[in-house]
Amino acid sequence: MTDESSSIFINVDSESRPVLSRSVSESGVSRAHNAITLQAKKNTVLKSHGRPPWYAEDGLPICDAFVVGIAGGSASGKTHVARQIVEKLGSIPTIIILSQDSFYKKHSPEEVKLAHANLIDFDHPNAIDMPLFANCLKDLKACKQTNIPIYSFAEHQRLDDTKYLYGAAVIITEGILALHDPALRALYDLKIFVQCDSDLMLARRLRRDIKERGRTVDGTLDQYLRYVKPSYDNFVLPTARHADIIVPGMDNGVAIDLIATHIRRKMKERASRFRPHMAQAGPPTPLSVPSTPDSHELLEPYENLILLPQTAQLKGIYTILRDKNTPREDFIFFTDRLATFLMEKAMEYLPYRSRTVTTPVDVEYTGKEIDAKYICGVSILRSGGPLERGLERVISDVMTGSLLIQSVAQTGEPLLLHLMLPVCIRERHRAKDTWVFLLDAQIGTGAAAFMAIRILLDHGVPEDHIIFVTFLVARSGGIGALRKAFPTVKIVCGAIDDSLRETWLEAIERGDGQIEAEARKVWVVEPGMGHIGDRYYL
Ligand SMILES: Nc1ncnc2c1ncn2[C@@H]1O[C@H](COP(=O)(O)OP(=O)(O)O)[C@@H](O)[C@H]1O
Ligand SMILES: Nc1ccn([C@@H]2O[C@H](COP(=O)(O)O)[C@@H](O)[C@H]2O)c(=O)n1
Repeated sequence: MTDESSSIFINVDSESRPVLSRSVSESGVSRAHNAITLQAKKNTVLKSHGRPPWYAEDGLPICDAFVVGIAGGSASGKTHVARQIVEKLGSIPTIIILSQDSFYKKHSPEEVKLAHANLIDFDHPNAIDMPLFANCLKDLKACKQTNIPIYSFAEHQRLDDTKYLYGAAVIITEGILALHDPALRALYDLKIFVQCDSDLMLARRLRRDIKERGRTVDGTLDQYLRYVKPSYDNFVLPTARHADIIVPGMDNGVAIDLIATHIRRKMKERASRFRPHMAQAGPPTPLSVPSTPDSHELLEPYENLILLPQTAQLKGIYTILRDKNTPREDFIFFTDRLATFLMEKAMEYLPYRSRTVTTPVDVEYTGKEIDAKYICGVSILRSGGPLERGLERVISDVMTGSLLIQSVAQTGEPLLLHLMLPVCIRERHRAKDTWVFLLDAQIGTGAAAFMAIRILLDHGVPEDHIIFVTFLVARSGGIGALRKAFPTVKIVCGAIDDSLRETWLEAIERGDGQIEAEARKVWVVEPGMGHIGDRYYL
């Protein structure tokens, strides 16, 4: 069972939608490309450039998200300023706009009736669930996931559904009272107040409330005079003194340029250089691979690296897979067989408890059953796909998700381009009881594995509940750094190869002469199996 509802990774606001372009290959297996396009409100198209590492080589996060708080009167132009900043920051990855409107309190049916009669003050600080607002923002800032409420202006009510957010490098919060609560203010790196002429705000609000929020002229004016204006004077305007910058409510292009430049500079200061850090971490301790078929487990010095028994049967499969002349049907057949072997082995590392059953001859038998509340698979696209199919063969109806992580052509830095996680990981209270099979074809530099493990930890999956399953590990690659950073993650593999070599991959040209993929540096495992995803999916 594939759970696709978590496909929102990059959010500009509640109506934005990341699009991961896919095409289906001959084998019917979908192929993900690395272009993510954001379609935001009003047909603005925003490009995401993926998220670079937000952690160091010890596996711990090194920087929080950069948080901007924008306050100002209703219809002063807060959302406009937030969106303009997003557009100006085009090359900054993963920007989330979080609106205070999402945090209006849940109402009783009585209160909803009063709201429809314009008898509820939605402009008073008590109307907002400030502690929930601050908690969600705190989690997002700390690179953790959060689930925010969804509010309906038409129904004057918080809806039952929530919206999952994760992975922000920059968070922009906006709301009339965004600078009111001290707990919120403490989370901002930059505080902005949008100052706008009252007549202009009223005119804009009238137009918007009638057009977008289903209100009447009389109702809007009544609400404005009774609640909006007094609250603006008493609670909103006084918060301008907390702002670092006052931005005009119109003709504010220059102010927005200055703000975008400031944020870009701050992001540069925070940028981690993950690969150079990994390189400086020193060579990993070489892995000793036992030669006898029986001594396959608990490899020294990394007791959580589990190698399949090196039997002649297994070596036979690897020989077929390593042969560049193996026809594709055979490659798929033997990859599937190997994936099943690996998944069966990986299943041994789930917790088990005793279970007594009665056999058909009425005798009691005490055996075992899996003792895990939730189990799921997360594959790193697209080479993890064959292992995902293996997982589905050993656990029927298993929840699965995926991550798209690619390297920057020039620097080789990994970039998180897309994330689609099962619900048992997205909800923190379930994540702590979830066991995850993390699936990728090989561990070379370890950069993708590193990022994937960090993402699971950010969501609250315990480190020792992660079982990484892979066909190949490069002895001299990132396995040493992975071992140091995440010592309790289990890694189940079928072969350990000798070396990792840096090489250039040629650009891929489409039939019409357009470049589909630029030339880039890659690391190749040797002897290896080549690019397993390409050979499997074509
Ligand atoms: N600088 C601006 N120039 C022109 N129109 C603007 C500007 N800022 C906001 N508006 C318009 O005013 C209306 C309200 O703006 P919005 O950003 O939604 O306000 P808020 O989020 O503060 O309630 C929108 O129709 C928007 O297009
Ligand atoms: N059910 C509700 C809740 C809030 N409002 C009004 O929304 C305004 C805040 O939104 P902005 O986008 O203008 O910042 C606030 O002034 C409330 O009066 C509402 O009308 N109905």
